[in-house]
Amino acid sequence: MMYESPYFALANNAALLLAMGAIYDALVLSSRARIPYKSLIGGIALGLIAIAIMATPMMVDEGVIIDSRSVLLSATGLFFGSIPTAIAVLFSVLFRLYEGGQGTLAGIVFILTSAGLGLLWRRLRKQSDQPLKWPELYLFGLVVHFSMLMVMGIFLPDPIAYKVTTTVAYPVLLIYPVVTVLLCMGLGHQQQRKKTEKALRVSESINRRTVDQLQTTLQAIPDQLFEIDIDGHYYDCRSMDYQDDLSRDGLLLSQHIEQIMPAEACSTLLSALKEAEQNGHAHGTQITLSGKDGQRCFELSIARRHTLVGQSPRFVVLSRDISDRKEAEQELHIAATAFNSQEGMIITDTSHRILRVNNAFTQVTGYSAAEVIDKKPSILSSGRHDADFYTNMMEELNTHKYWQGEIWNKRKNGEVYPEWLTITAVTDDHAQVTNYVAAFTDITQRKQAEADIHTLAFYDSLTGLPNRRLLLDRLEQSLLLRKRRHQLGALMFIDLDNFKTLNDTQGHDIGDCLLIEVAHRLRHSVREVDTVARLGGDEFIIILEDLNADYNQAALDAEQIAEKIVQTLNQPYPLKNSEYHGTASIGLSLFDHRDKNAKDLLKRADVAMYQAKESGRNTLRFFDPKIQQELYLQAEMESELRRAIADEQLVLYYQAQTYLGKITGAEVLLRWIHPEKGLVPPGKFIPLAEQCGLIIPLGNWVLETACRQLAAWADHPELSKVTLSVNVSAHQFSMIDFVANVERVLRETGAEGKLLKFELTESAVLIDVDSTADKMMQLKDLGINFSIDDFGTGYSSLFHLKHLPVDQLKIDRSFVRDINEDPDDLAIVQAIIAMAHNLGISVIAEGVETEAQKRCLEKRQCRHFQGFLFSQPLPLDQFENCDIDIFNYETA
Ligand SMILES: Nc1nc2c(ncn2[C@@H]2O[C@@H]3COP(=O)(O)O[C@H]4[C@@H](O)[C@H](n5cnc6c(=O)[nH]c(N)nc65)O[C@@H]4COP(=O)(O)O[C@H]3[C@H]2O)c(=O)[nH]1
Repeated sequence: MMYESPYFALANNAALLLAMGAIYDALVLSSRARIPYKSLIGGIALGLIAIAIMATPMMVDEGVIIDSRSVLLSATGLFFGSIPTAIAVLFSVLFRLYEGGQGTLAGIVFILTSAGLGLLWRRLRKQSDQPLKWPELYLFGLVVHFSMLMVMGIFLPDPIAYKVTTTVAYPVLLIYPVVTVLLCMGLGHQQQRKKTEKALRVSESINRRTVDQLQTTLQAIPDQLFEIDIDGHYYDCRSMDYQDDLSRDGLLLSQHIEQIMPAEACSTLLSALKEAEQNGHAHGTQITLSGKDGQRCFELSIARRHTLVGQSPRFVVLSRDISDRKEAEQELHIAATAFNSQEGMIITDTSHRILRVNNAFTQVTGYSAAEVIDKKPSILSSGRHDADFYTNMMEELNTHKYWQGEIWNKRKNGEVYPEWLTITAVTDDHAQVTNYVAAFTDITQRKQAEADIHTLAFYDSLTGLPNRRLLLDRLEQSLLLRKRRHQLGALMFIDLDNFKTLNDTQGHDIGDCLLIEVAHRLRHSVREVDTVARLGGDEFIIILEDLNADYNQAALDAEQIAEKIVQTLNQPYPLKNSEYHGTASIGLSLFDHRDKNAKDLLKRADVAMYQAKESGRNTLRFFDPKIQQELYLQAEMESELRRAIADEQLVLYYQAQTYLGKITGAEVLLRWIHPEKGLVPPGKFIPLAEQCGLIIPLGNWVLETACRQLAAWADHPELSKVTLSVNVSAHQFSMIDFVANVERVLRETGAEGKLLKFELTESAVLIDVDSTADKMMQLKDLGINFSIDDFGTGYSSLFHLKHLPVDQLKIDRSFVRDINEDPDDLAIVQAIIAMAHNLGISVIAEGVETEAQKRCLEKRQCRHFQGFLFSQPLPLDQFENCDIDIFNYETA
């Protein structure tokens, strides 16, 4: 088409382009629907538009056409990218070739240049996020169309190029950059709108996904979810479990927490809400509620919600039931506490590799956890147990899943120690062993204590020899052994002579040194198989094992050994710078398979030892059965006598003492009425009581009974004047508290001291004359009189008697008995009577049985008598009723 005005022609073509652009926008760009192969379709559409505008060009010359394809293709390059542009370029080039003419080449180059500049511009501003504004677009339009004019100038023949330049240069430069701005603004606007829509769609999709995700997340959370305001009113709630009925039915809505929870939980929740109000959130608050399954504990996580102005603050409260967790924590805590107990602990896997140890393990073994983790417990092996021990342990573990026992292990420092070990296999739900837990206690101290106790219980602490207990045990063993082997054994009872004296004079330390040395010598005097024991004090026992089967030979062998021991013990003892010479008495008793009782055997050796002592010490004696029988009876009597005091089997007999044929007093004589043996005379039990110390309680009993009797007679018309003579043994008199005791008895019974007479033997008063005199003086102050009993049989010295407050001498009945036949006895009696008169004290003869004896004595000025001639010792009632008159001093 030929236009007279190029402005009009170009504007016309540009208008077509803009119209086509608007249509394109409506059809393609503005389509919300997702168009597949959009670039392809867009490129074809643009190519068609290019053809449309190229079909209505401005014809400048034959085959030379100007149209707005440059605007379209440059905008296509700028906005749509390479694929649509390439398609549009292809369409344009093909159409231009179809149109043909001398401007074809220029037209094609011009097409390519426009599209290329569009693509180049697009590429250059790719980094920029600034939107395309009209000045830039205008500049773009100018660049494109200057290029177009240059292409024309270059590729058209000169005259035509000149014609084109002069004809269309100004219109092109005036119109097409503006059209470029308009088209690009339109496309840019549309593209921007499309971008916005796309972004919106993306945003909507994200929102939808987010909401979906949130809902899924919420559904996955097993916790209760509440919306509560700051005052504690519920606004929303969702619960998977706790109080779900309430939540599900919406019953919580608009309720207050106080209607649902206990006061304490409410207060905790409200405090947490306040914290969340200040900080935006609050975590970790715990409350306890009573649920269907009892007490449950909940942990709250609170977040403040965005609220409208004027609306009270609201919070989303996530309440998690942590009861099980707490319980598990508690169990873990218990397990952890148990793990860190005083016992050493090792946890291993099934291949016995150590996984964990506790502090006690480190304390006991010296190994730190790092040193043993991944190692095997065999690191502790002491080497004291053989392979069988560990095999048995593993077998038991496999069978019973448990092993317990004592084991010797080795510490890091190499010290071997005993431990009490318990290994337990841990199994899973399928009864498969998953771990082994070993707990152990170091029992070194316990073992030591056991050993100490054993030593204390069975060994003498001073000498280290077996004590009585172990001795008896060994003796029992030896007796059992005799049954199998028919050899004899011998028991040796060794008692050191005069040990007490050494102990008392030199002190216990020296005594102990001697005992230790004796133990040492004894130990080295016999074989290993023989037992040397210490019974206590200075008594030692030796068991000689496996002597000859022949009794005589065995006795000979035992005697030889005993003699050797006597010699050994006779050797001097160097004790603390001085030399001590000691001897020992040894009792020997053989035993064989017929002997059964160890204690009896011991008794026999003891008896033999006493025989050795009796024989003058420093010697040995074999056991004599007769002596043992005596000792046995003695021991039996001793225990019976002890019972006699408690069982009130003792009574006093009264034997009259006379003067001029009348009773002045009586001697009280002790009798034991034995339940089986009947009346036992004092001669049978007094010496025994003296020996075993029973004489003290016996003497006290006699004194108290006599005093009570005196007090009972106090108001009697005749008996109130009778004196009572009480025998006081030397042992009793020597007691420190004797005087105080007499004083107490007089006070308690109310008896008069002047009616009491103590008969002391000569030996009793002469033990310690000064002390005796002192005691007698004190007793005299209480009114008590003294008679020296059995006078003449001892070694009384006149000198001593002169210094003692003695009131009477009693002539022993052995002198009275033969006074008429034996001139020596008569001479002694005469001397005693003379001595008494000389000292100014009275004299009494005991054992007067005949008138002849009485007359003989009377003739020698002795007028006080005691004896069967006057009266036998009588029980109380008989004495009280005897027909002898009481001597009345007042009328005498
Ligand atoms: N053949 C003969 N004997 C006569 C005659 N007159 C008295 N007798 C006995 O001579 C003993 C006198 O007692 P004694 O010399 O103190 O000798 C007492 C005394 O030493 C002791 N005794 C008795 N009672 C006690 C007591 O209560 N305490 C203490 N310590 N010793 C007592 O027992 C010894 C023996 O006492 P008894 O057996 O009661 O023997 C008594 C008595 O029964 C007589 O005419 N002819």
